[in-house]
Amino acid sequence: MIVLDAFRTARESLIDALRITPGWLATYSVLQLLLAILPGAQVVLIRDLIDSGDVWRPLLGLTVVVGSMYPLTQVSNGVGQRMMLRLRLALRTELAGVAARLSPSRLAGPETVRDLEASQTATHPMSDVAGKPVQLLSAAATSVVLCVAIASINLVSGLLVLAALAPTVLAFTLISRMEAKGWPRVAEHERRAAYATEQLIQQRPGTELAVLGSGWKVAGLVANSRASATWVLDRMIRTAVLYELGAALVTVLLFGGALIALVRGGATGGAAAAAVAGTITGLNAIRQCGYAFGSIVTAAPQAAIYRRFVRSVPAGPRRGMVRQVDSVALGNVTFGYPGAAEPTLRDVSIEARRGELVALVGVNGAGKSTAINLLVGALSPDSGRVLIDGADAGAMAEDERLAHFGLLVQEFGRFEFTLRDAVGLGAPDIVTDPAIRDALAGTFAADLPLDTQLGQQWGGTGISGGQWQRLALARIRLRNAGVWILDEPTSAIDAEAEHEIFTDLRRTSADRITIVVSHRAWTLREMDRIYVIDNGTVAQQGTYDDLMTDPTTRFARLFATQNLTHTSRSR
Ligand SMILES: Nc1ncnc2c1ncn2[C@@H]1O[C@H](COP(=O)(O)OP(=O)(O)OP(=O)(O)O)[C@@H](O)[C@H]1O
Repeated sequence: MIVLDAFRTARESLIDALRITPGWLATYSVLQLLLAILPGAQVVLIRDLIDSGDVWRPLLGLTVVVGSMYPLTQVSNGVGQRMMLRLRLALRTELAGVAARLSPSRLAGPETVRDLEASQTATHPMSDVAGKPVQLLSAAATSVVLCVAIASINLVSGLLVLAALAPTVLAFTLISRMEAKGWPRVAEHERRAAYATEQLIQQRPGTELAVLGSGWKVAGLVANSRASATWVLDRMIRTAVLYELGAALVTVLLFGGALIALVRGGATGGAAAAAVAGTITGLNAIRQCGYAFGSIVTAAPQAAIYRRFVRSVPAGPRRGMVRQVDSVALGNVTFGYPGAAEPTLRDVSIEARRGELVALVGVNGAGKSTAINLLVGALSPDSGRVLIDGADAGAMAEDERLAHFGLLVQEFGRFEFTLRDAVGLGAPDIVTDPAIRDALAGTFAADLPLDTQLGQQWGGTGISGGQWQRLALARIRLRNAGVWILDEPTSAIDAEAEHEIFTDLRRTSADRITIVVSHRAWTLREMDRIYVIDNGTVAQQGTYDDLMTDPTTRFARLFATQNLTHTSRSR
C-alpha cells in the first residue's frame, strides 16, 4: 500500500514538474543520468589503469569522470532547488485559486479549514519531492551500473552490491510509515501554536492582549503546543536513527561480503581497488536512493490530502447575479447544529417580499444568524423548506442560489487592498470606477482616490472600525442583489451615520428585499415586519407599534429600556 502510494505520488509529482517547469525537469534529468553513469565508468577505468598496460587512456578518462562529478553534482543540486521552488510557488498559487472557489456551505464545515491548512502545509513536502523520482531512478541506475561493472569482475560481488540497496530502502519505508502517523500529530500541535502566535502579533488581538497584559498566557499556550510537538518529533527522530543505523550496519556487511567475494574469487589488485572505489560511491548512491524514496513515501499522505482537496472543489469562477427577487421565505424550518442536544431553530417561518424591510430581533444566541445562513444556503434545514420566489431553494445549485443575495455578515472583512479592490469585491464581475464611486457616495471615502491603499501595515491609510463597516456596506450597495441581508450593519457606526444609513435603506428599498438583524430599537421603527426570535422559535411578529402595544411581550421587554432612552433623547 505504502509503496503503491509512493509510486502514485512520484508519478503525479513528475507530471506536476512537467506541467509547471518542463525545462528545468529536462535539464535535471539529463544531469542525473550523467551522474548515474560516472561511478560505473570510474570502476572500469581504475581497473584498466592498474591492470592494463595502457596508462594514458584510462588516466585521461578518469580525469574527465572525476573532474566532471563535482560540477555536475553542484549544477544538478542548483537545478533541483530551482525546480522545487517553482513547484512550491505554483502549488500555493493553485491552492489560493481553489480556496477562492469554496462555497459558503463548504466553508461552514470545520473540516474545510483543516483540509485547507493541511493542503497548504503539504505544498512543502510535495515540492520537495519534485526531483526525487528522477533522483531515485538515477541512484537506482548508479547501483545497477556499478553492479554490472563489479559483476564483470566477480558476479557474486556485483549481486551483493545490488542487494545492498535493500536494507536502506526497507529502513526508509519503515521510517516513512512511522512518520505518516507522527506528522499529523505534529502538524495539529503546530497549527495550535501558529494560531496562538497570530493572536499575539495581529494588530487587533495583539493590542487587546497587550492592553490586558495577558500576552504571556498566550505565549504559554504556544510553548505548550510546541513542547507537545517536540515530544512527538523527538520520538520519531529516535526511532528513525535506530532504523537507519540498523540499515547502515547490514549495508556495510553486504559491501564487506562483496569485497571478500572479490578477493576469494581471485581478483587482481586493480580489480579489487576498482571495486573498493565503486563501493564507496555505491554507498553514497544508496543513501541518496533511500532518502529520495523516503521523501516520496513521507510526502504521499500529505500529497493525497492536497489532491483530494483540490479535486473536491468545482472548477471555474462563479458569475451571475439576480437583481429582482419577489419573495424569500423559511417555511417551518427546524435546524440543529451537529452534536447539539437541542435544535437551534424549531418550526420557524419567516417571509420577506420585494419592497419590504424585514427585521430579525432576539437576544444573543437566539438564532438570528443561523436563520440567515439557512436562507442563503450556508446551512441546510433538518426539516422544512427554504423558498426563493416560491421555488424550493434546496433544489438550486449553490452558486445559482447565492446569486440572489448580498450578505453583510457581523464579522465583515477588513480587506487591506486599495479602495477600488476592497469595494470592488462586492461583485463577482469586473466593476467600473463609476460604479465603485456610486457605492461609496455619502461615506468618508467618497472623495478618496480609488488607488488609496488601505491598512497601515502596507504603508496605507489607517481606518476606524466604523469606517471599515461602511466599506463593507458599500460592497453590498455595489453588488445590488435582489435580496440584501444585513446582520447588524451599523454595530460599529455612530448614531448620525446610522440614521443616514437606515433612511437610505428605506428610500432605496422599493426594488429589493431587505432583511436586517438589529439590536437598536429606533432602527426597527422603519421596518414593515419584525420577527422576534426567542428560544429557537418565532415568538412574535408585526410592526414596531404592533409589538409595543402589549408591554408584557418579549419584544416590549427587550426594547423597553432603549425605547425610553430614545424617547427621552428626542424630547
Ligand atoms: N457553528 C456552530 N456550531 C454549533 N453551534 C452554533 C454554531 N453557530 C452558532 N451556534 C449556536 O447556535 C445558537 C444561535 O447562534 P446564532 O449565531 O444564530 O445567534 P444570534 O441570534 O445570531 O446571536 P448574536 O445576536 O449574538 O449574533 C447559539 O446558541 C450558538 O451557540
